[in-house]
Order: sequence, then structure tokens, then C-alpha cells
Amino acid sequence: MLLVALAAFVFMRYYHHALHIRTRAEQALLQMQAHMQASHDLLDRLSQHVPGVIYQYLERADGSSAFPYASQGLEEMFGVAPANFMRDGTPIFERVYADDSAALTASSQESTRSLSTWQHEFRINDRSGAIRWLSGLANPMRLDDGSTLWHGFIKDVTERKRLEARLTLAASVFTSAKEGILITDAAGTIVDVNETFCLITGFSHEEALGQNPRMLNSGRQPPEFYAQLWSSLHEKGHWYGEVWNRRKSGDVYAEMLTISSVHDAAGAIQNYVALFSDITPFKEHQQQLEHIAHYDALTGLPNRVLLADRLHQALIQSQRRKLCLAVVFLDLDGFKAVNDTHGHAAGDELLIALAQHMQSALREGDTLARIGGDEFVAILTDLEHAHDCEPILVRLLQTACEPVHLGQLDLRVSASMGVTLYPQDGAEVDLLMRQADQAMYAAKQAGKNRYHLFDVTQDAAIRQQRNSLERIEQGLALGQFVLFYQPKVNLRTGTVVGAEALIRWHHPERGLLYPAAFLPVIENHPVSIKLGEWVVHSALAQVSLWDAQGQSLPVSVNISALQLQQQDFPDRLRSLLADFPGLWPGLLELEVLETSAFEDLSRVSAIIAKCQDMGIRFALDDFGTGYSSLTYLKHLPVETLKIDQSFVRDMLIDANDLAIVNGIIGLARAFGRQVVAEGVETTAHRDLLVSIGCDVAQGFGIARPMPAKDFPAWVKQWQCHSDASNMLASRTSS
Ligand SMILES: Nc1nc2c(ncn2[C@@H]2O[C@H](COP(=O)(O)OP(=O)(O)OP(=O)(O)O)[C@@H](O)[C@H]2O)c(=O)[nH]1
Repeated sequence: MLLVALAAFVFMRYYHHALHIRTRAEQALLQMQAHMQASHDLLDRLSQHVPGVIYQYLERADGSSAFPYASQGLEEMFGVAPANFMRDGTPIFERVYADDSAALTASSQESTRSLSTWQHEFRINDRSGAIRWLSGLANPMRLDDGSTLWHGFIKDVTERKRLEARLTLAASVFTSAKEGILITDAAGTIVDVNETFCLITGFSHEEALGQNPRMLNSGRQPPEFYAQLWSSLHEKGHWYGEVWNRRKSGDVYAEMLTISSVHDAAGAIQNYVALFSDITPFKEHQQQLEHIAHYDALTGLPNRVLLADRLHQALIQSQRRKLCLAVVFLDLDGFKAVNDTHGHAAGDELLIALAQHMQSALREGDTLARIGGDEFVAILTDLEHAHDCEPILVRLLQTACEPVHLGQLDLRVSASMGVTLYPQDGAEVDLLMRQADQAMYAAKQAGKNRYHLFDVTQDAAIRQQRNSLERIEQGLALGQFVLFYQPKVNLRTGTVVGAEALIRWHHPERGLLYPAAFLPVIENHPVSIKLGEWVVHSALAQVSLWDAQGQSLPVSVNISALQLQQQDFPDRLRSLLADFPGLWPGLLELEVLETSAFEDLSRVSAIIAKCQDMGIRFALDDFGTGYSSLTYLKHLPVETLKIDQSFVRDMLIDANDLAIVNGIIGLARAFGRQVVAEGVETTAHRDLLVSIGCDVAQGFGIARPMPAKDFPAWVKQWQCHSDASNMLASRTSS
């Protein structure tokens, strides 16, 4: 019993003891669990304030993995709560960016194998699918069961990576840019240069650093240039332009430069960044192009473009210095023959040699340009007096005709030169060139190998002539010319036997002009033919009109020698007549001036005869005034002689004139020609003419030339007076 009791006691003691131990163990466990929970909570709380994820990673011996612990950051990173990976870590690895997966596995395996710190950067696809960069670091420990446990952290380094990428890009732009880059601090001290800077300038990185960009100064830009550059930099924050700088070798080069100022957050200038490219080859090419554009390729002399520019400048200088200048247009004589005989290449050589020789015949400051094949122009400047150019002109002439030795050949040409002088009212480059050219032409005309001075007065007259010609042509086109008609009457019977058509010009500014005011301008000019044809056509139209009105009256028109001598004159006249098919050609008489200079009388005679075959009549006007009256009378088959008014007017007081009038009447009779007296002014004229056998006359004493519209009324009025002498008396007194 005691034993039982003892056993029970022992058992109880043991039981209590065991119970106590167990309770204490349980308490300790609970305590430990509570402690662990607290540590866990503390870790969680702390890790919330740490960027990224703090974790434990377990890799078992069988290859499976788990994240026994991971802070909440894991959920942010992968979108799944850490608890999900406590037993199986595989889903995490499915998020790793495919390209980075192999490297991640390799780094992990290496850490497992060597138990070295695992440190790796890799990319994942976050829960939105975007790529993010992670950077992990963990230390491994081998557990007894052969598994490996890492403790470490992973953080998101996407932003850092982006910055790094930008920096890398910027660095590679800086390094590999084809432009030279130079960076200074705010004080202008060079803090960095790139590779291209070194290539362009020849200065190494070390040589450039700490220097001022002034080290590149070539001295080609004046101080004002740099002042303007800095002012632009300060005002606008940048400057752009071309600069000539000097390389380390001393060579000057051209660069296209952009400078920008870089400011700090407070707006203060921190740096200046200069970017430049070497444009020297481009500049050289540009210079070549400019040379081509301004210089003659064969002789190297200035060409026409540069000449115009130089001449323009020379005119300004001449005005400023109050000195003369001469423009000399020079054309070689007989140059074509050199080409033809010795070939183009020899011609070229001659041009080159002559260009050099002539250049050296000029003074320094004068310009010699080649403006075409064998044409040159010289500008002789700073002449005190116009005649100061003469010795230079003589020298030029001599130089141009000196022989040029080319191999076996001795070539020799000469020059014709036209010279014009400045100052001259309103003269400009073009005008001076034209004047010199014109004068050169005159030198050629005068026999070559000489110079000719342009004559301003003569030129003004020529221009005036040209202008008048244009006005006359214009007047003709605008219908400003009219025909007036002067009656011819039979003094014995009082009958009106015809009229002479006389041209007048209703000039818009100068009023009614007589032929003497404009016909001399067009004498021997093609315009006179045009005007002459107009006269014939208008007269035919008038005759035709009067004919239709029942007043059939012959009309005479004056015809110039030039017009009559045209080979096709009869045909042209025929076509004028063709416009008036019903008109009898005998109503048209052509008056040829007796003073006309005919080149070939037999040809003129043949033309007259052809026209007469058409029915046209002819008169020799102003008969007796020329040197060839009798020759013309003999050779030209005209029907009528018109006695010049100068003889008629003065025959009453001058016996010689009377004798001439008598003589002409006698000649007319002898040659079977009719005779008409011009310039009848009084009854005394009439009586005398009638008494010596000239019945037909015209003159102011009968009627002045009048507009066509007044003519029929005048005829009617004339015929009302049976006694013509009364009429004459009344005219004379009026
Ligand atoms: N060799 C050579 N000949 C040229 C060149 N340019 C034009 N010519 C020739 O130069 C000649 C110039 O003509 P002209 O001035 O009428 O010749 P020219 O014999 O001097 O005649 P004149 O001036 O009346 O004395 C022509 O035969 C052109 O073909 C060139 O660059 N080289």
C-alpha cells in the first residue's frame, strides 16, 4: 500500500513535475512565438519604410524554392502578397523579363555554388506589364538539409537606370559627335572638350582644359565682332555664326559655331557650351565658285560681272575724289585669223599672253577685264585730267600689237579701242560700257589699230534722231499724219487742174508740223518708205472719194529717192492701187525731187517706165535747183517739169531767174514735157508766166495747202470767179 502510495506519490510528483515542465515549455514556446511575432511585426513595420523588398529566399536541395519571408514591398513589385510565395517561389520567376532570365539563373547558381554574395540587376514585367529594373543583393548560407537560404533585399532601380541611359546617351553624343564641343564654366575657362574638338583644333584634351577659348583666336575678327557675340549671348542666351579660328598648327580654319549659355536652377550662368563644325572645305569651295563667277577662266582676268562691280565702285570713288576715269573697250584686230591659221589653242595662248602684257601696261589700281572672245575692258582711274589717259592708251595700243612668241610662232595682232570719260551727267555703268563699245566700233570703222574717243554731243544728236524716228513711227501708227491739198490751176482758163498732196503732222505737243520739221529726220531711213507709202495710199483714198463725189481731180504726191529706187517699187505701187480698183491710175502723179541723189539713173528710169505702164504719171519737182537737171531731164521719162518756186518768185525782179524760167519752159517744150510753175504769189507772176508760155501754176497767190474737207468748197468758190486775176489780186492782198 505504501508502495502504492509511494508510487502514486512519486507518480504525482513526477506528473506534477512533468506537468510543470510541460507548462514551462509551452510557456517558453508561446513566449518565443510571441517574441518572433513581435520581431516579425517589427520587421514588417520597419520594412514598410525601406524602399524595395527585404526577403529570405530558400532554394532546396531538390531545386524547389520559396520565399519564407518577404516584406510587403513584394506585393507592390509583383502584385501578389508575400504569403503566396512562402512555400513556392516559382511564380515570381515567371515575371522575370525573358532576355534577363538566363543571366539571373546563372548568377543565382554561382552564389549557391560558391556561397558568395548574390548581386544582380535584371528586368521584370510589373503587374501592369511595364518593364522595371530591379537590383538585388543577398548573402547565402547552407542549411543542414543541403538547402541554401539567402537573406537580402531587392529594390526598384528603374529611374536610376533611365538616368544612366540618358547619361550614357549624352556621353556618347559628346564623345562621338561630328561637331566639336567645348564647355566652359561661367568664367569662360574650358572644363571639357570632346574628341572632335581635338581633331579639328589639334589641341589635346589636356592642352585645352583650363584654357580660355581665346587660345583659338585667329585675329581675323575685329573686337566689335566678339562684343556683338557676347551681347547676343547675354541677351538671348545663344549666338550662331561663322568664325575664323586658328588650329594648334597655326592654320586658320572656318567654323560654323553655336554657343549657348547653360543656367542653374537659380538662373545664374553655369556653363557655356560651344558646338562647331569645320566648314573650311565648304568655304574653299565657295571661294572657288566665287572665283569662277568673277574671273575669266582662260586669262584669270576679272570677267564682265566683276568688271561691272569694279566700275560701279570706281564711279563712286571718282565722284568722291573729284577725279576723272576712263572706260576703254578693247577688241583685238585680226584675232579670228590667228584661230583660223594656227588653231584655237594658239589663239588661247595668245589671249593669255596679251592679257598679261596689257595688264602690265596699266597702272596699279587700274582694272583690266576680259568680257568675251577677244574683247577686253580697262578702267583707268584717278585721272587728274581727261587727257591723262592718253599715254596709257598709247601704251595699251603698242602692247597689243607687239609680237607674241609661242614656240616657233611669232603671232601679232592689234587692238581697236573705244574710250569714254567720266564724269558725265547721269552716266552709269551700262551707259559708259555702251559708249565705249560704240567708240570701239568707230575705231574699227576708221581702220583699226587705234583708239577713238566717244563724242557725247554727237551721241546726243544720234539719240535725238533715234527718238524722233520712234515718235514719227508712233505718230504714223496713231494716225497723227494728214494730207493737205494745194490746188494747181490753169492760169489762162482759171480751171482747177489738180492738187498737190502735202503731208502735215498733228503733233500732240507741238501742234501742226510742216514736212521740214520731220522729213529730214527720216531721210534715207526705212521709215521714210513707210511714210511715203502711207502718203500714196491716203492720196489715192482721197482721189477715189472725190472721184466718187463727181470731182475727178489728179493729185500729185512727193516721192523720195529711197522709195523710188526700191527694186519692187512698181509691185508695191500696184498693190496700193489694188485697194482702189475703180480708180483710173492716171489720177496719180508722183513728183520726184530733182535734187534726189539717184545711184543708177537707168534703173530709176526703168522703174518709172514700169509705173507709167500702169498709167501713173511723173513730174520732176523743184526743177533747176540741182546739179543734174539736164541729165535727169534726158534720162528720166517724166511727163512734167515743175519750176522751182525760188525762180518764179524772183523772176519779176531778177533777170537771171526770169531767164531760167524761160529756159525751163523752152526745154519742156523741146522735150515734149508739160510745165508747172510753183510759187505764184501775185497777178504779176501770173501775167508773166502766161505771157512766156507757162499756163499751169500753184502757189500761195492761188491757195495755200488746205485740209481735204475744205477742198471741194474752195474749188466751187474758185470756179464762181470767172476772172482768175481778181482772185489772185484778192489772195495777194490778203
Ligand atoms: N582661241 C579662242 N578664240 C576665241 C575665244 N572666244 C572667242 N574666240 C574667237 O575669237 C574670234 C573673235 O571674232 P572677231 O572679233 O570678229 O575676230 P577679229 O578677227 O578680231 O575681227 P575684228 O574684230 O573685226 O578685227 C572669233 O573667231 C571667236 O570664235 C576663246 O576663248 N579662245
